[in-house]
Amino acid sequence: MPSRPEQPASTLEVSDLRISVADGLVAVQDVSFAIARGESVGLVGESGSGKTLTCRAALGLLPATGRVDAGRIVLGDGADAVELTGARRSTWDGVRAGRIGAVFQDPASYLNPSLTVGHQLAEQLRVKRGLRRRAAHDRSVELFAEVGLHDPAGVFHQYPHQLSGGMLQRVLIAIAISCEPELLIADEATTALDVVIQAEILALLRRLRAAHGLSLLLVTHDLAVVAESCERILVMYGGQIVESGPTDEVLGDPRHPYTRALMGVATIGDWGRRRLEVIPGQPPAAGEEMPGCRFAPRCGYAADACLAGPVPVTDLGAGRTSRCVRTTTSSATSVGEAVPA
Ligand SMILES: Nc1ncnc2c1ncn2[C@@H]1O[C@H](COP(=O)(O)OP(=O)(O)OP(=O)(O)O)[C@@H](O)[C@H]1O
Repeated sequence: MPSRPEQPASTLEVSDLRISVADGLVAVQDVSFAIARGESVGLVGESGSGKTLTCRAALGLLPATGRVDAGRIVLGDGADAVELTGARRSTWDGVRAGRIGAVFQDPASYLNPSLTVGHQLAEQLRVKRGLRRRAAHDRSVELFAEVGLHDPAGVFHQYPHQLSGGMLQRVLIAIAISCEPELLIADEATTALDVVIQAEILALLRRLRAAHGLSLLLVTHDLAVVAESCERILVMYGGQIVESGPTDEVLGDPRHPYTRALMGVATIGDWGRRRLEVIPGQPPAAGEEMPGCRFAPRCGYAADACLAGPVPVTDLGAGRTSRCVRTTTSSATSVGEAVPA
């Protein structure tokens, strides 16, 4: 793929992605986004909106019944570009060994309970980076120190059950960055942790990103997490991206009613006072066909035009998009100003 000098080099480019699950139920459709080198992008949306499937497609780890039906996922740019859609197993092995790292919600389930955490990281370094035993041990201790584990040489000899959830997540992050990836995908990596540890892990991700020039795709249902950690936000609903743009601008002036609704149920920037509210109504299930906007049944602004047919993405300029018939490039018609009394 030729490089495009007028645009920043991209680490990941997803175009028109469609994913189906369980014998053909479309769960993700028409999803396009790019992550620039060194950029931090937050992917938010309610449970079931398709965040995890999108990430797993980029990792080649879809569930057994999941399939990429259409679209492209390209990792890297220029001479380093690799087409991941339809990639062979050897390509995936190479990508996961050295170009994409990932951390998930439940770190314990990704570790072998009968091996020390140090052994598991060192083994990774031996197999994937070709280090010899002593070098793998020393590099593991260095990585454990880098992710903020106290007494890293001692931690090396501990088993997963001896470590707290926050420590296990740090171990997983050490394993994920051990291959020196260009992209780190963190899928709900802080969701199960208490707010103090959650803030520490997010700070660690920000620090690692700066130190290693990593691109970060941070998946969460929590807008406050994105507000703290991400330059850009992708808002997903019912398997589609409904709004995207620089985080400050999207959260400061949301153009899609769903983004606005999400903001109404989150107290951004105040870790201690999150209200446990929900948006009334149910999101569409995977495979549910709807003629128009997928958010229309829950949207206070829905009109006939919203139900007439598929709603295209409107390019608002300055890196912003919205998938809403009300959206125009003028902020005077932004959702915030259009709220009915
Ligand atoms: N293996 C599967 N079999 C059937 N349906 C699935 C499967 N995996 C995901 N789905 C469906 O696809 C849709 C998107 O799921 P996905 O896990 O990507 O959502 P999500 O936004 O990551 O949700 P969460 O925040 O709960 O993780 C949901 O409707 C889900 O029920």
